[in-house]
Amino acid sequence: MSGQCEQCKQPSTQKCSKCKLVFYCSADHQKEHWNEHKNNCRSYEICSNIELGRYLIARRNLEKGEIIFVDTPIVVGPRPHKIDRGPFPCVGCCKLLLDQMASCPECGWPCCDPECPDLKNPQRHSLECQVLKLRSFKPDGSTTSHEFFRFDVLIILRALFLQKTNIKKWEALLNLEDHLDDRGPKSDIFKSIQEKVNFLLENYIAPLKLYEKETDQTILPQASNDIIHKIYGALDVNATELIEPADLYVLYPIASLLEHNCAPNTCQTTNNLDYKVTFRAAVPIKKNEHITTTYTNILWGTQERRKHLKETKYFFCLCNRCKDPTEFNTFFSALICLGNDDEGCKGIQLPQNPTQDNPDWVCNKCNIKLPNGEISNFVEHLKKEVDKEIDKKPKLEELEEFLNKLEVFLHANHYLVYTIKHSLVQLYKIDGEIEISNGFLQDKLKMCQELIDLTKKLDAGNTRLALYLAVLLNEQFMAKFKQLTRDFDPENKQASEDLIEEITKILEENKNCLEYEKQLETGAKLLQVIEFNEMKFKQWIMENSINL
Ligand SMILES: C[S@@+](CC[C@H](N)C(=O)[O-])C[C@H]1O[C@@H](n2cnc3c(N)ncnc32)[C@H](O)[C@@H]1O
Repeated sequence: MSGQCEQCKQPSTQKCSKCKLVFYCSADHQKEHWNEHKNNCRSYEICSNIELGRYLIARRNLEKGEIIFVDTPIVVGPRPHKIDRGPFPCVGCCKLLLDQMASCPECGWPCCDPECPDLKNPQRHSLECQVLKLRSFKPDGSTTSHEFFRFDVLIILRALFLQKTNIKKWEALLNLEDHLDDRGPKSDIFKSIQEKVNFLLENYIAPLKLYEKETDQTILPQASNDIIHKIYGALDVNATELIEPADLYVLYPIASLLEHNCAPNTCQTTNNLDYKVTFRAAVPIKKNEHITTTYTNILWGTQERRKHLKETKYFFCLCNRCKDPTEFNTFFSALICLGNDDEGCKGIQLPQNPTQDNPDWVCNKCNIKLPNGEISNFVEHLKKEVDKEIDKKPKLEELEEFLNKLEVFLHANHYLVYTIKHSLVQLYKIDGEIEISNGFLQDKLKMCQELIDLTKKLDAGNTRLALYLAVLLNEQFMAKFKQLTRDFDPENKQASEDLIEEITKILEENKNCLEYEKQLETGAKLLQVIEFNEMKFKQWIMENSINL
């Protein structure tokens, strides 16, 4: 491929290595042209239309794994709807205070250490600290500390301070979608947000206004009821929720423009120190294709995902997965038809048109129709039963019995069944004291394969289910390794060649699967287990003098 150098217009074959869209004849001409090119040096374009608002598309073909952009937070803080019980986070670095708790020397709020560097960091605690100090009311015996230390105020104060510290970020924040029209006084969310706004206004903004008057200065020009509602709206619609290293909301300028899809084509990794986020193509993305992320849980069925998106992000999803009653042939929401007589029909019941409000559910065998409300209530009831069962930490036989009951009503791939099977497959232990039967081993292998296939269909780009898949691949590895050691004949090593190759591939696939997840604690721990298993496998290979 060749083109014209952007600087001198001479023929050239070298491209800008970052955006890969423009040509330069030399490094010098690239440098000279940088000032002009820098604002356009990206592989995505921001577009907008009436249905989606703003969204991103690819300006060229993107390869799987390619970085699309790295985004720097506008604001970071504790999740405003989360902390009303349990351990406090540190007011500086936000890490959970599980073992020891100190107090910020200035405002007295909980922190990990009076020397925590984030206490003095203006993007974290140091500015809000001056406002927290102004609150006249101090906790007494009748006030629980969670009522006093309302961590939900922090991210709002941090956002408000942007108008003084970083006007570009403040403008970016005000420019975000806030859905205030949907969050007005008649909406479900309004009451709880208004309570938070009132609390902030009475306890922190009012003393600040008094202080501003006394000292004849303006610290926060904009801090009204309306602006705080706007900030809550922008956070709820756009913020990324992190659970590691703490429960945080992080708001990003570019990532906030990504459109939702229930089968997204990007994955993201976040740096735990500065919270910069990197978005990569999870699958090859063609030029002009929409670049998408997901705002909901892809392990939920269509009705649940769409309800969640409508209630929290104010739109009805019309992605390909939502439009397909079978959800990419997974039957992830399908029920088993009980029919009208004692025999039961055992057909498959699916929503006729899943993106319609309250679709009818139709059986593919007897054509019986059931209203959506009836199905939703029933599935909701089963979900509660599943949650209860999982909380009980059941034994293998108990969980098997529960699964059998569940499968009378739900398709073998239903998302509630998936949850149970994912736990069950890990309970099928093969290294216990009692030697397992071949039948048991085959059952485990079958369940592993079914769950792996299902997981890959739901998340082809491994964007959200990497940990789920890695657990399954590890279980599959253990079962296949057991099969290998059991069937191995030292006199006929060749007979085991295929299985050895298969196991080697599973190990490789599993390590690749955790490529990005290993940066987080859970992923890192799982990788350690996989590497330990790999070591045992290689040891066995050596002991049996097998050439790989
Ligand atoms: C995080 S923002 C995305 C950027 C937003 N479109 C904008 O212009 O600022 C989320 C909002 O974008 C819209 N949106 C995102 N994905 C959508 C989709 N798949 N279908 C319809 N609307 C969508 C909804 O209004 C949603 O609340």
